[in-house]
Amino acid sequence: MPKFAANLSMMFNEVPFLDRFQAAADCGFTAVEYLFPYDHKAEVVAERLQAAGLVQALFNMPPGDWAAGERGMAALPGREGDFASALDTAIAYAKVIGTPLLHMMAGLAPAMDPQAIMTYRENLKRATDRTGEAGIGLVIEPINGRDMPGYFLNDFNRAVDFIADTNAAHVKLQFDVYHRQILHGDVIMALRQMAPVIGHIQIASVPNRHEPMTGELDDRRIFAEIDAIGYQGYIGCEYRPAAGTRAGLGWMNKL
Ligand SMILES: O=C(O)[C@@H](O)C(=O)CO
Ligand SMILES: [Mg+2]
Repeated sequence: MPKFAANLSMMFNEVPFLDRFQAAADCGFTAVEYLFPYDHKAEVVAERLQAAGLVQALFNMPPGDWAAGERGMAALPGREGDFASALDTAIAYAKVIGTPLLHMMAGLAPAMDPQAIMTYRENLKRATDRTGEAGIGLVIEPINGRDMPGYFLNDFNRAVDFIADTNAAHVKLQFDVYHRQILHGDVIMALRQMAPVIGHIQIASVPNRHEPMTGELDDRRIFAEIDAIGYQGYIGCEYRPAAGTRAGLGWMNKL
């Protein structure tokens, strides 16, 4: 039976961010993930996490100027200094909050541009070294171009190649089933083949990114496969509730 983490960036938006921890716990979640904690002091986020008795599963490194459209900086030539500062911030937060995994977003850059590729490799190396020293896992996530047009890391096999190049056991794939289905399909086979490098899994229905078991995929079958490949981590519920977070949680009780 999979273990689920509530994604507090998409779920429980009925209440302010800091109140979403208790809301998730009240609904039976034992773990949470979210995009960014950086609008709040790390100590305050840690306090809410602990008060709700929750485990932190993952959050992302600072992405640059999100409001201005930035979606990470790892593949952005000329932004190496900003990337390094973001990495420092993420590790400082990770230590206080206690996350086992940080997600490094690539940013918007042409996927085959040699400069972007070189920058991404160098920043991935830097992040690999720094997270390794800190004892934190690092994940990278291919994202589909419909949700994030122009995102550099838009191919699962390519992500696996980048991970292999790091030669570091703590660098892994964030396998978002929603993105996988939109980018390539063949979800079950990819789970099997990529199992050794999967560090985190997320789920949502396709194509509307709502509750699992409401889209085109057989999510029950996918959860069975996730168990079968021996995945022990959390599955992040990274979906937009169709009609209220609490009202939409029935899918979990059907498992
Ligand atoms: O799938 C997603 O969108 C997220 O996991 C993420 O980290 C970037 O938005
Ligand atoms: Mg995701």
